[in-house]
Amino acid sequence: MAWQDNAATQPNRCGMAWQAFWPRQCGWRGQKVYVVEIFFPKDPEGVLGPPQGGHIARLEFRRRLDRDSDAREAFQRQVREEQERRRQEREARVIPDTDAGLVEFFLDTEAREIEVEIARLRPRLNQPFFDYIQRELAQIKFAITRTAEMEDRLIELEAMQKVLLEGVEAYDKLQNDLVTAKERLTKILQSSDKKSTLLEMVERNELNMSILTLLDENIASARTSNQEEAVAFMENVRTSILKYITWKKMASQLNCESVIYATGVSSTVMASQKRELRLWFTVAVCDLYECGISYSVRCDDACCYRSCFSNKVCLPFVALLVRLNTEGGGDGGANSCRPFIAFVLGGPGSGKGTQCARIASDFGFAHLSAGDLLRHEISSGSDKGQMILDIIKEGRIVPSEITVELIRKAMETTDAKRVLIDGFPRCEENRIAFERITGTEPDLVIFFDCPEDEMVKRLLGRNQGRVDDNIETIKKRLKVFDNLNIPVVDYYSSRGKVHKIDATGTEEEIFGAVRNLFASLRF
Ligand SMILES: Nc1ncnc2c1ncn2[C@@H]1O[C@H](COP(=O)(O)OP(=O)(O)O)[C@@H](O)[C@H]1O
Ligand SMILES: Nc1ccn([C@H]2C[C@H](O)[C@@H](COP(=O)(O)OP(=O)(O)O)O2)c(=O)n1
Repeated sequence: MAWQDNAATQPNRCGMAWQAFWPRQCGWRGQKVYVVEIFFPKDPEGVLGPPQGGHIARLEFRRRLDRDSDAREAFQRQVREEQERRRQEREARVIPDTDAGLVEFFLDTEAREIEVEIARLRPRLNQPFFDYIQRELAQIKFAITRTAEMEDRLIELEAMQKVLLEGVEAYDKLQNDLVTAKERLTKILQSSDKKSTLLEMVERNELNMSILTLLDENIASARTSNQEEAVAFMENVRTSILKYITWKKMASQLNCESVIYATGVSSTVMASQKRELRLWFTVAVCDLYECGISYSVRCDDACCYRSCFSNKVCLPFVALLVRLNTEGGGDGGANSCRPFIAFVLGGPGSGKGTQCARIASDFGFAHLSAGDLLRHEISSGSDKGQMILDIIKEGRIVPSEITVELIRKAMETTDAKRVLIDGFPRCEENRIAFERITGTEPDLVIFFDCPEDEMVKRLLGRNQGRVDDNIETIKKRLKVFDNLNIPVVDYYSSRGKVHKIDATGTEEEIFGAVRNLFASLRF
């Protein structure tokens, strides 16, 4: 059959597409070559005869190989030997000095070796070399008479030129990708603040599969040399990158304009980078690629999804994203211009006010202290002032309506895009009242964790003339904190919003941790 004969004399078409143009393999030199597309047409009349055998035998052979580990090992040995043989052959080849010699060298190169040789001889495959080929081609094309030999040479040279040009382009692109990926990966791995570096790269759209592939190779090599710590560190980086890439893919599939990036396994709130999505969400346990993610989503109709993210139950979330994106839905504008809200919690004297002042100055937050607002109300001589003073003196909590109203007004009068609400909510009642009155939730909750004796020491040394900084009231405040404030922390923890910060140590040390957290946020 004609097509089968042709097939038998064609170059091997496996591998890169351009190999289809490769005119000859080793030993083909001088043969006439026909580049023919091979199709496998339907053959209803059986013109082509019965199918050729061999499939069953090959399958059986494969099965036997699977069963027989000795045979498998022998096979692998053979493969290794073949690779070694090819390597030696390659090394034994003399690389010519001239362009003319190089042309012959490539014409004699087997198709399966061509990629390796292009990589090896890339510096020689320059413009003068391609000019040289072009000149030879021109000479043949414009010759007054053309012999059969010249015709063959023309086909050979044209095919080789095409292969080399495409091969060089592919190689350069690969090299470029690799160099860039290597530089980016080095930057990530050497960064002292890994999260910020990753986020910067997210912004510049620099995280891609090439980095991931390179990282995988590094992890494998560290694993082989038993560098457990390096493996764990790189695995961690890998998870973050993969998470981002997955989000990005998901966002692009949903035709989202922006990528929503959740950073850190321990749940950081990420407002969507483009506010028009009008979506804020937190990711509590984020392990997207295994589809085990807890999340909460808040939007216009105050719907609050909380679910274990599996392939089955992620649909409402996806649907919500689509709706927000395609219908321009969301919160109808009510929340689209609301500031980023961080609640700052911690026992009395844990250092909330001190750290808030620094966050405000370094990260451009408005600092609203619930205690200060209440004290201001007392000093304003308002109707409620005396009542508030009495409550504070006893270390109790002021009724939520009063405190939330003061906070709401203060929020209204600030045009800051980020707000710290310090010392609030002190109890579940505070929290619920805030949500009800403002119709919103914090994006982030910071909890300063400090031992009692340290808090007492700090409060007694605060020396601001506060009516509640005496040992009697302090004891009561600590009790109230334990009974009423910890449940609020637990509530937000379960929603993946809490960032606990160890509040022992110097002010500077604590702010180091705070700075890291805020630097990793996108507001
Ligand atoms: N890390 C720290 N180490 C020692 N003292 C501190 C530290 N942070 C704050 N302080 C001091 O402790 C007292 C209570 O701090 P403050 O920020 O007012 O606490 P709170 O947030 O509970 O109101 C203040 O006098 C403050 O100067
Ligand atoms: N949400 C709040 C915040 C403070 N208060 C009252 C009760 C607190 O003991 C005082 C002082 O609070 P402030 O936050 O300034 O002081 P501490 O953090 O407890 O040191 O104000 C309240 O009733 N409700």
